[in-house]
Amino acid sequence: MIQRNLDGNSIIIRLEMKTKTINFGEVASAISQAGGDIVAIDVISTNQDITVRDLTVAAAHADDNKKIVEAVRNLNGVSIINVSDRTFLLHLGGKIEIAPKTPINNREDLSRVYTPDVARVCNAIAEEPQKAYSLTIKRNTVAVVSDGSAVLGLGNIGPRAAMPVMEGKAMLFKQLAGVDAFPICLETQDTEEIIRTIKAISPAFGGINLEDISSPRCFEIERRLNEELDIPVFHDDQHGTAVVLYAGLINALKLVGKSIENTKIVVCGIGAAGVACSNILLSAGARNLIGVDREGALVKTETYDNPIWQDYAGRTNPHLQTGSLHEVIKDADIFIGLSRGNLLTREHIKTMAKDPIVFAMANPVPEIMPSEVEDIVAVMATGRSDYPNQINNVLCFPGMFRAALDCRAIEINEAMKLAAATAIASSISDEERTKYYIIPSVFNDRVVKSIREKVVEAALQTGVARRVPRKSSDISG
Ligand SMILES: NC(=O)C1=CN([C@@H]2O[C@H](COP(=O)(O)OP(=O)(O)OC[C@H]3O[C@@H](n4cnc5c(N)ncnc54)[C@H](O)[C@@H]3O)[C@@H](O)[C@H]2O)C=CC1
Ligand SMILES: CC(=O)C(=O)O
Ligand SMILES: [Mg+2]
Repeated sequence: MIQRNLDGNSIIIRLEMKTKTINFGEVASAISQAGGDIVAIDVISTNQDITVRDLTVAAAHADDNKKIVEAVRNLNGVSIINVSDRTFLLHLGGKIEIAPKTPINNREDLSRVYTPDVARVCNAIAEEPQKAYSLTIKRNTVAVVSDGSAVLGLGNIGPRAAMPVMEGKAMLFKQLAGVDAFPICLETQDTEEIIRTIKAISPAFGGINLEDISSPRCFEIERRLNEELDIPVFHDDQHGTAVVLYAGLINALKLVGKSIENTKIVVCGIGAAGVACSNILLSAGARNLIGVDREGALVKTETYDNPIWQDYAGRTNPHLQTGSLHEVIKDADIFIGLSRGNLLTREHIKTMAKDPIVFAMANPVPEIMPSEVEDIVAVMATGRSDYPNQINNVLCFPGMFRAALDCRAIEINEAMKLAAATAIASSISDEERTKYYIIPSVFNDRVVKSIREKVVEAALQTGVARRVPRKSSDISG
């Protein structure tokens, strides 16, 4: 099943047609032959000889856009005035803004929000620093911090190029959970400098969401910040992904009637997400889990420069399997991809055990596209929003931080992560569960509420909450 990605791969072509030379049917057929679907037509102006139209055209793949434009350009009697990419249009000037909660209409307002009256509020916080939670944005604000070193699966593209992703995360925090999130991309990839900088900016924030920081530095950065700050620090690519992956797997295993203890699991890409996903599966009972990175399966008989891999190899791969991904995937019940796109073919999936579960989660291009294998897998999931079963940390981080902020948790611990996974998995009922529906949609409004409720409960039970929040229906912070 190929899906048209109306948001990701659509363009608007403004064209001028000489109506005596060409008719619209010819234009439509050229677009269709080049791989495009016309999803909207707007007539901009028209007279007896010439008509100007905006055609919104969706393609299955972004690469087709060029072909479509060329096909239209080659038509006799058509000239292209402009081509706009809807995704770029949406990013013009950035995707978020800061807006005041109250207007400043007169001098009295001015002296309250600003000097001189604001000084009384400042002094109150100076006397009692915890008042920052009630008198500033701290209680509802999270910093989304990246150094641009592992942005999606695009690699080390730097802090400026990372900003669109962080702005997107900030939008999702606000829309889904009412959390104010601020994107911060740092011009440094030095572990100590990142730690120092985040600590220095932390007074304004109620939590820190680390994003797209490559491994192994991300482990040390998160560990140290958790030790040294009294607000929750959560590396989304590790724990957000692990929570959602586990939720999806709970439901996928129910569908195929297998138990996690008795399955062979291959995790490809032992970086930030791969390590955390493996950890959550091991704590859920997985016994035969094999990690694979660029040089093949990680095995404890080898010596690795990366201490994280050494530790990982010591805890996994009990049958000491060696070899490439293509070798170890044989007979696997579950494949979990957190590496990069296009590493597998249909032939590799055919070597897996009966009813294979394939979670190809590299972004933006998965390890294998669903369209290549959906007829031979029991369950297929990707990190993308244009296919069914989107396993993406966006299902976790809004609700997780909503909960952590509301109960003023000092950290986000394992119990809170497991609670979030269970909340996500159980938002799909037994009757609703199918191979195309193992994980709820981001737009399912029960998800954030349910995560919030279960995670607050877990935080209170494990003693990391500093406050009992109001009811779950109140997500105002
Ligand atoms: N769906 C989701 O929610 C999420 C998806 N991801 C995706 O997972 C991937 C990894 O992300 P991170 O763990 O943050 O990055 P990372 O840089 O920490 O880890 C990537 C790992 O993949 C390995 N790798 C690269 N090419 C490989 C190959 N050909 N064979 C085997 N291993 C290979 C690297 O050596 C590295 O260990 C990215 O594509 C990212 O977009 C990450 C987080 C969330
Ligand atoms: C989804 C996400 O956080 C990533 O691909 O990095
Ligand atoms: Mg990420």
